[in-house]
Amino acid sequence: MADQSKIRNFSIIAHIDHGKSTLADRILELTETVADRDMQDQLLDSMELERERGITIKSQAVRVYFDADDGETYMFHLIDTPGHVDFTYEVSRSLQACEGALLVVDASQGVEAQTLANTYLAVDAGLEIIPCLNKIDLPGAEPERVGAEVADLLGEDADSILRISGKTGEGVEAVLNQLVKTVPAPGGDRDAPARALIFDSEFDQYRGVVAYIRVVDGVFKKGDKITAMAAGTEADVDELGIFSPQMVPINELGPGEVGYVITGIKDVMLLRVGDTITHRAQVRGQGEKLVPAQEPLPGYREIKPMVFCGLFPTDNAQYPDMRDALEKLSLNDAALAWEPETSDALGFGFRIGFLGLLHMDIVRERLEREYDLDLIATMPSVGFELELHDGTIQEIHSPSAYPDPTFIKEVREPYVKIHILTPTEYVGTTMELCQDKRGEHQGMQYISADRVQLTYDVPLGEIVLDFFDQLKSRTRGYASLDYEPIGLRASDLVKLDILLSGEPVDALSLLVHRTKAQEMGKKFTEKLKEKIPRQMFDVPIQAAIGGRILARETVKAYRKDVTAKLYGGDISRKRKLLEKQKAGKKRMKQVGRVEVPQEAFLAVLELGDDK
Ligand SMILES: Nc1nc2c(ncn2[C@@H]2O[C@H](COP(=O)(O)OP(=O)(O)OP(=O)(O)O)[C@@H](O)[C@H]2O)c(=O)[nH]1
Repeated sequence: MADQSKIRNFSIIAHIDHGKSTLADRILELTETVADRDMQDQLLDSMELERERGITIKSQAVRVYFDADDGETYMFHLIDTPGHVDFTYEVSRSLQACEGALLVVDASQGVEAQTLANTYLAVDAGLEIIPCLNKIDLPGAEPERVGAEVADLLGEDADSILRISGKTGEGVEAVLNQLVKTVPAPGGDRDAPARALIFDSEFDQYRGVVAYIRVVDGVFKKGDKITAMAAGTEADVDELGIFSPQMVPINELGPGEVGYVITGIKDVMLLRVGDTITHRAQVRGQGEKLVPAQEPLPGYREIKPMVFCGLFPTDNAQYPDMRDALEKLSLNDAALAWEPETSDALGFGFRIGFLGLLHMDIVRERLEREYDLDLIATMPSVGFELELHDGTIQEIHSPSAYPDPTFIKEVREPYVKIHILTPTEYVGTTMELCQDKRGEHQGMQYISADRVQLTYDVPLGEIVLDFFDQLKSRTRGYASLDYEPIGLRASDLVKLDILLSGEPVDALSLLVHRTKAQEMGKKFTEKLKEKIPRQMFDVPIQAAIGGRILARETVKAYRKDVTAKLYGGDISRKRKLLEKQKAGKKRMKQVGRVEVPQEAFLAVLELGDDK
């Protein structure tokens, strides 16, 4: 039986790349949770993609034991969280399972947008926050300046903020001792009806849903009959355990403990993240009477996809495989939404909803890599709401689903509140960018003498494409961005059609603001001209609204064989070139008579590059 007063549950929160995972590695080492020979960098980033990209996607929850300076041994549950804005929902979920948060701030960078956003989430969740300045081993570290920023943010004394290096391990032990002192032991009543929060879940091919739980009251044991209160699911506990960091079965989980439950249930919807599990009425062991809890724990808000794109197998025969792959991926990724989509140009595929562009990139890469699919992606777009003259409300996730405008009374698009942190010298150029993206200025606040937070309300559609890249290039990489949805607003949007050889290509159409249609049409046709290779005939590229042509470019027919410019004799070079051509063709799609490469479907993402 775990001594509740010796438990400490905490998350590590930080802006992306400020060093959460590296610090978690040091903690695992220091507490000898992982034998030296098994130690590898970013141990908790278990997905192959996470390691490769050096980012954390899924939360993790590890139990470690720490021998503190007070001579006692403490049981820590460390919950590593993702830092990217796409995965904010994972952070808020994990925080519900904790009493404390280690706030890691890169001492060479300072407070960034997600430092603020995650700090606010932790404050909202009522957590004790322990700030630390990381990467002090770097020559560029400025602990004085950054310490002052953090002190200002939290209303603390700058001198008391710990300075550490996740890389060398310096100061890490002090942080853990600090944690023991300031983070409260979990409350919760061992004798009350049992309640545990499902804060994450995973799908195991053989064992079904593995629910990550934080027990609040009571004790769960193997064999207990349980129920998930919101879903009404009934099940028996097949196995209980902890993460160490691999799964280790144990006999019971009591108040304050974090671990997993396996019930053999195969459907993630039946054991949903955010649900509360409790006992069904039963008698356990030597006559111990168990009763169900009356009130569930506070759950989470539903997450909604923000960005949509079409994914089509290059080879239509792969369609069933793709459906299969999506079903499997969804088991592990509750945020993924999808429905079948048919395109005249691309055939059968799926319209998929994501949390953001990074999420989209990751899903696409996983589909291709883990399921061996060859995909064509169409332009990302947001979801729109239409009110028609006959009073019906329609939600559309794809420009090609846009009806005849004469039926439409009002178009509404999602807006977000964005917070940008930038050095003062880039305020002008940042404001210009926000205005260019139809942003409405909401406020400006100094974080320190030379850093400012700007707040704007902006249509999500304007920022999902290339906003972040443009912001980074305008501020030489110094600005950071965070956003939160604030609902739908009416907008004057029109559908921009793209025609190749006179035929509209549904997969290339866009919804744009009327004032931007002309410029967008011009830039887009120019970009497509670069992307579409020469064919045997001239290919006119046109941008149009309704029947009105706004812009036109032409890809001229090619006259020469590509190999003609090589000397006649050099066969190997010629073969190489032909092979290269063939490889390039792989991701081509025949649209009417025209061969269109993958990049053309995403060309709109590059429109901001010329600025
Ligand atoms: N010099 C130095 N580099 C560090 C330190 N801590 C982390 N890094 C480096 O900073 C980069 C980011 O570290 P991560 O631990 O992956 O950052 P993270 O916050 O977990 O990033 P996400 O999981 O993507 O949110 C890596 O290249 C680390 O090697 C440190 O104390 N000193």
